Amino acid sequence: MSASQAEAPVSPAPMASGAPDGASGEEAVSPKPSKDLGPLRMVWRAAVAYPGRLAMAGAALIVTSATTASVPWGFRQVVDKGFSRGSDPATIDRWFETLLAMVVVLAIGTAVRFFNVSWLGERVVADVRLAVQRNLLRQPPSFFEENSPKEISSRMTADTALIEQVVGTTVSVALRNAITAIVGIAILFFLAPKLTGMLVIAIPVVVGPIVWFGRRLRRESRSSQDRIADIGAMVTEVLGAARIVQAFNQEVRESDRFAAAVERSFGTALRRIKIRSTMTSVVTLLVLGSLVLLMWRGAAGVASGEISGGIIAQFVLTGALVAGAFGSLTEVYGDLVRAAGAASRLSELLNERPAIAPPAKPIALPSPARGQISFENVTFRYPTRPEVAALANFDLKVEPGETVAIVGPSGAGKSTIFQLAERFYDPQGGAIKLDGVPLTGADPAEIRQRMALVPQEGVLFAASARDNLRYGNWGASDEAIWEAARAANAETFLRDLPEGLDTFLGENGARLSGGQRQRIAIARAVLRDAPILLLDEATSALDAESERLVQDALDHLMQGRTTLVIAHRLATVRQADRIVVMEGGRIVELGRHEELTQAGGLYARLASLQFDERAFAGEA
Ligand SMILES: Nc1ncnc2c1ncn2[C@@H]1O[C@H](COP(=O)(O)OP(=O)(O)OP(=O)(O)O)[C@@H](O)[C@H]1O
Repeated sequence: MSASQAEAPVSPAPMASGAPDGASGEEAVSPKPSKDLGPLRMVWRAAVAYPGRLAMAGAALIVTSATTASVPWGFRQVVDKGFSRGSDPATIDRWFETLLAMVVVLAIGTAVRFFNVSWLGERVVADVRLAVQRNLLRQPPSFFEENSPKEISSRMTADTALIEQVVGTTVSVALRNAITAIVGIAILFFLAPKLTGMLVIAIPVVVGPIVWFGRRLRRESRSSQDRIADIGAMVTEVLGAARIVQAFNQEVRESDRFAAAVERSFGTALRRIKIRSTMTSVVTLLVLGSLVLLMWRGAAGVASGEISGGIIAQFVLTGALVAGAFGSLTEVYGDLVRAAGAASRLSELLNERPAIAPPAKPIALPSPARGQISFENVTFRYPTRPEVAALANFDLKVEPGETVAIVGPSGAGKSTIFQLAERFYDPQGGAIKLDGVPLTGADPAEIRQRMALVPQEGVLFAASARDNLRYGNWGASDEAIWEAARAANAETFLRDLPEGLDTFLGENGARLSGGQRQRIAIARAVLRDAPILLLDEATSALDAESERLVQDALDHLMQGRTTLVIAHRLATVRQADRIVVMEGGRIVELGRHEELTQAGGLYARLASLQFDERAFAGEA
């Protein structure tokens, strides 16, 4: 074993260090080891779905291990028969040809093994990611309140990378080395029992320190990567808030804070470098030193005619292989334990059953849709806040085509109505019915098909304008898209985009203004063409022109649809057929704008605060 080989098990191979410790970056959810290897069953199940690949990988593994173990034997033959004085040239040729053939088999076998094993590793990870994401998309919003998308994302990258490492590397390395070690030791005993005795003592002496150094080095690399992640996080935070930093004259303090982080990172790197330098020297000394000692001892045997030079060559090479195999095997368990931890966390995501699922026999909603929605004595508490009733004995029947505005102070339960209407949660009491069918009896997909949601902030995807517009209706033609854009007052700015509908809108539509994003959201709802509209008016102030365009677009959208609108604008409440005034999850007032204003209750107070005061004063 050469010094560089000896270092190999600890040198940060891309998967070994990059994935779990490095790639996860700042919010590294450090995969905690699981002592139980049981969760790896899931990985095995994913791998056996590809029996052909497994068989190819297994066959190549056996062939390469066997060839590796016999290469030293080939060398022995070459040394003994190929280099002897007066050897027959035909014999020389034969042995060198045999050795070459072994090299060719090893080269091809290694490529086949590497390809198939790595293929399996990547495929298993791809399948696990697909299955996890598919299951996650079935989960109601409550799931994402308890499991932050940031953490899930780290599981999908860091944890899957650990699994990829196990399938694509660890298992193959383990099997290969186990075969090499067993076959190698048997050969060694057969060759020279006395020397093997010495070797068996030498292996732990050589491998032990290498493993020990390797572990320390890996620990240090990990903390080094954590320190680098700290630097990254600090750069993002401080530069992201550069204006605030400068406005509060905090440049010097931020520089100092950054300098401290950089020095911490340097300090950690220094520790790692020191360990690595010591390790290189110790490993060289131990590995090459023990080889010299073995050969020295062997030389005596050759001199006395006990053994041949070829046997010494075979012995030294096989010994190096066996020692290397033991070194690698000590790493395997740690990798398996870490991957088992990762697999168990991924299994949780994979096996999570959605709290809201379609019933076994969903009741079909009447067709054509009428667009009536009723809340009957609904009481609802969020699972994470069972002490507060977000809705209490809430009763409201919205007739087809009616526009009902919902107003109330913050926390009154307005958004909760939308959440329940879309069946993201089920109420604990009462019933919600769509065209007379209880939501719990229908398929959630069918319910949502009949609703179009326009949220406060237009949520856009990092995709083209076209895909953002037809998000709820992928079959829409460009003509229909333009028509919707026109209805949503979005046509002009869409036409001005450099590549029209093909223009990429950037992360969450970063290339558009707030009002433009809202109008895209409205156009999306127009294309969705659902009988019920759930509209959460934006609270963020738009300039007068933008406001008018958005309002206009909404008026268009509401025509002929049942509309539930969380209202923040005077124009909306004035036009509403009814206004529901909520407080503490209950309806406290119900009526039209004029009636409620005159009543002088909560609505009148809210309205004077919430809506444009001058306009309101003029009205009242
Ligand atoms: N996901 C949630 N988990 C737990 N409690 C929640 C959740 N969402 C809302 N709540 C609580 O339920 C109550 C009603 O909230 P809701 O969001 O419906 O109010 P809102 O009238 O829409 O308020 P705002 O105008 O501020 O958006 C509040 O007490 C709120 O704190």
